[in-house]
Amino acid sequence: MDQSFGERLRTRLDERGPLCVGIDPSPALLHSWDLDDSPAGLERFSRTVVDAVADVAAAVKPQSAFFERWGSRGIAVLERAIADLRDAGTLVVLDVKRGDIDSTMAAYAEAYLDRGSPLAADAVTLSPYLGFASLEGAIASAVANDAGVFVLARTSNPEAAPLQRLVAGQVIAGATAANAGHSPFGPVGLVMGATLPGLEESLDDFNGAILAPGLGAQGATPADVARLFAPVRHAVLPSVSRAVLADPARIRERTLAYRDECADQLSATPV
Ligand SMILES: O=c1ccn([C@@H]2O[C@H](COP(=O)(O)O)[C@@H](O)[C@H]2O)c(=O)[nH]1
Repeated sequence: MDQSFGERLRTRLDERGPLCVGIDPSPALLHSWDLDDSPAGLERFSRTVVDAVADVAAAVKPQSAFFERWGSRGIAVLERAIADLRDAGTLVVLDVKRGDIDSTMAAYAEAYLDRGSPLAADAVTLSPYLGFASLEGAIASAVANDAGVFVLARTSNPEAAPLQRLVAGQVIAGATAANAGHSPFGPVGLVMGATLPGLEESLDDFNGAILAPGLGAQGATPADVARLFAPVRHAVLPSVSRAVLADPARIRERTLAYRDECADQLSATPV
């Protein structure tokens, strides 16, 4: 039987340590790498990141928006990056933040979770703002395809707080219920920013993974990750993009430094 997403993630975290590296080929980064803002530039950028981190990061998170900018040619580059990462055994968390009514969610699930799709990832990010129940079909599809989802709960951008604190409890309760009976992690993870000043919601009963973006360019440090997530240290997957992508010659070195610093801080911080 194939391993579930939770089993694969547990294995990668144990083997490689707690870090997800983003692939964010923004116009600014392409420019700073002396690459054209073009599909060929995207291709070179993606390949450079994949080659640098595929064997050392637990997961890689392509940001779909930067590929979608280039229409079908950008999506073709994204498809290749996903295939190369999955061939290398690196988990792919595709950051697409999709959320819609159930019939439309079924189409998104087919695109990103169905194992036969060219864009199939190990996990995708989903938005719960049409109601947690609107994600049920996508969660079922994730389970059927041994994939996972990360649902936005408390995102890293500070302006989200007034809205998200109203509903994060419902999101966490929905994710906790969907994960019941699954081990080591259920198929439903949460997105919780590493930039949060503190955890306002309890994660005590939650048996899923926590994707924590915000390291580096958004100001969070490995020590912040440890301070926030010490009670769920076994489950946290900190994510960093611009801070490791700034210099193409140093991506691997910076990835290893962030990964090892997150591991050290998480193991040293008392609950
Ligand atoms: O709460 C969230 C959810 C997703 N993101 C995405 O992560 C990266 C962050 O990039 P950095 O360069 O490390 O700041 C980016 O793709 C965001 O769309 C997030 O930042 N916060």
